[in-house]
Amino acid sequence: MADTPAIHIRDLVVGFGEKIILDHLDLDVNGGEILGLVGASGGGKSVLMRTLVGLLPKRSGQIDFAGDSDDERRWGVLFQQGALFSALTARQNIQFPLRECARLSPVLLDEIANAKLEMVGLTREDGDKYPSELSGGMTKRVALARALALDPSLLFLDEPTSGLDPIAAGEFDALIRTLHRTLRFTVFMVTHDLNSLQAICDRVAALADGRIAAIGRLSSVLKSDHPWVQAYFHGARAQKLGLGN
Ligand SMILES: Nc1ncnc2c1ncn2[C@@H]1O[C@H](COP(=O)(O)OP(=O)(O)OP(=O)(O)O)[C@@H](O)[C@H]1O
Repeated sequence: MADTPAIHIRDLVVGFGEKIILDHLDLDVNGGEILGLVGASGGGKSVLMRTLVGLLPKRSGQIDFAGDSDDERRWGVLFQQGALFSALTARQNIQFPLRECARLSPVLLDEIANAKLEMVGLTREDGDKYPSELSGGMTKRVALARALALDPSLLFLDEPTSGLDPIAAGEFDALIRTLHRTLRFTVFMVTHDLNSLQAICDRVAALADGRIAAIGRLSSVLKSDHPWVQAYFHGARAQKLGLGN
């Protein structure tokens, strides 16, 4: 499984007006791995993720997913800030993709949502709460439960630990790792969190100048001589984590 690309991207160009954001980008995401994507703020990480999930058009290039047809693809997406529907309870948010994609009885919908709540470390009672009643960490967990609603084979995470304190961020990383080990999905994760890169990513890809400047295990990316990669991984914050020595 590990050698099958879950996502195969070649020569991808995405831009807005005159501005080119992704400039002939190549990337393979291996089946079953957790790939962490880092890059400068405004460098195009979210644009890449939104293009992969079909929310932005590409100018040119090729994006192929493992699996034979659109019907066989099961994706989950966790957007930055969770992006829950504020008028729906946590449980209704989790049920939303199920209602869109399958005709299930109300009893079964509740059972599935309760199982997903438990999976992400929340209770049935939490399912009755509205997003305004949830802490930042709980919001991320509900958003993750919603992303898991359709039992995805591919999970897209956009800065899953942003806005969380270090303890909550560490717990969320551990949750993703545990779910990944158990459910064996592929993860494409945009992150600024150096701890997450160290703790849960199998490989790291660095986006710079609209392309993947370095990719591989964190230890090999650290050795890249690309100027942005050097600055990112050998800066003061990285040094504090013992990276880039
Ligand atoms: N819909 C859009 N229309 C026009 N420009 C856009 C659009 N979406 C993103 N951009 C531009 O594309 C560039 C890349 O944005 P993107 O959100 O992908 O950056 P990022 O790497 O995710 O940054 P950050 O780490 O700060 O979240 C930015 O210059 C942004 O202004």
